[in-house]
Amino acid sequence: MKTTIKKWGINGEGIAYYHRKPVFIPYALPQEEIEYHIVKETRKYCMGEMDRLIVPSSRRRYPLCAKWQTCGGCALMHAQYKEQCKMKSQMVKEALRKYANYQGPILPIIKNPDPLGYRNMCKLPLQKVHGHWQSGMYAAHTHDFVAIDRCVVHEKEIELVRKKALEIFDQFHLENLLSLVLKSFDQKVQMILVTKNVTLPETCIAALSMIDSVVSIWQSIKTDDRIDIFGDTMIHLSGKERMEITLGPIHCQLLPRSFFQLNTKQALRLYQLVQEWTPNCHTLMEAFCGIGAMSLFVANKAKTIYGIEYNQDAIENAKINAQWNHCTHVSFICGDANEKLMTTNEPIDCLIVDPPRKGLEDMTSTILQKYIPTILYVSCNPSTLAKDLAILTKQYTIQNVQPLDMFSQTPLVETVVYLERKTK
Ligand SMILES: C[S@@+](CC[C@H](N)C(=O)[O-])C[C@H]1O[C@@H](n2cnc3c(N)ncnc32)[C@H](O)[C@@H]1O
Repeated sequence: MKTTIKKWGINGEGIAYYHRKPVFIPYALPQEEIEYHIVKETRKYCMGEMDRLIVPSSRRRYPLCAKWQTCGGCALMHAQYKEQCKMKSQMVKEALRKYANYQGPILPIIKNPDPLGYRNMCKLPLQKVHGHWQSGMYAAHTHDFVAIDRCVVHEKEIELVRKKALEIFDQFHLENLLSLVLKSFDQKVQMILVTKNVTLPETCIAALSMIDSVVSIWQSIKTDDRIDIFGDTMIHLSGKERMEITLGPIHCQLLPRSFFQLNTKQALRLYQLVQEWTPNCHTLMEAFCGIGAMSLFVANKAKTIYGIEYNQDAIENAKINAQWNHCTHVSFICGDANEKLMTTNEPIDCLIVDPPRKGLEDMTSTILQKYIPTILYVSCNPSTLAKDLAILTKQYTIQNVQPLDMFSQTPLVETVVYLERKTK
């Protein structure tokens, strides 16, 4: 069948219509004329597969990675960067209109200065292919390993260390390796080797620690089949225990299991924006604070700041980060964000939330009970953001919306929303 793609879908597919039903067609761009067939039909939508590109969009470009379709990590690799930003702005606009009935202004997206080579972390499954260790990905929705010998979105140091580490795994005939996690900050790399219950030879650890830029090596022993990348046992093998990051005026540390934003330059831009938008106030709470970087950025805006986070390693880092940055009025508490907000007796003047992709869930109703004058909502998922805003706007008005491109080549977008409580 022939069709013209009408618009973008949220996962980077093109959307056409078949008997008024949306058809999601991967790798097709808006305005393109294509030939396709339907692979799945439900009551509300269809999934299609492109057979032939008849008239390509002027915004299509040659994908910079040969494995982009099998890997699935970079679903926008075939679109020019300008078009990627347009797609992300539209996603935010449509989600806010559809779920939160918001049709007000949205600021122009903050572009990524480095749309390639920006990713400071990789978590890659390892497998032996023809007797040699390879890092790769599982093809979307399968357990089929796809070896990937080059990734254009990883920071340069990650790629160099990844290649060298694979050679060393072969050289020492290692077995029972599961995944390789690399984190790169300020050109220094931390390696976390996830393995079954094995002891790595000292000579191998020494060889890994000699790789240029490697400053820290850990082993994580994983014997369960939970979805988490790391197992329960974490062993520090060599070099620094914690990584250090300088973000503008802030100096922070993090342990392997602590969360940090995937794009260091854009994280700094995000924190600067949050700092600009945070009002001067008495008591501020940051829920989902990770290693506390955002709380430290807004330290001069409030007399007392509480950061809440349930990851114990991240809280340990956050407490030390407060000391490192001389912020005695900033405290960090380990626990569930909703529970801590619910049980606090102190009035909160400003709440910053930066939840995981699933959004705030039940925390929206706790927020509504607390009479908090201002909220800054930082989100990496426009759909859950908009659904949460639909609830919060019963008592709040949206003052500002700022999309930011943190994850170029992918359809993901970061958004910051500033909300003020309606006066009674
Ligand atoms: C998107 S990250 C934000 C981290 C931080 N704002 C930053 O910029 O680095 C979400 C954080 O929320 C934490 N988290 C997830 N669910 C939580 C919960 N129910 N209560 C407290 N923290 C939670 C995660 O461990 C993660 O550190």
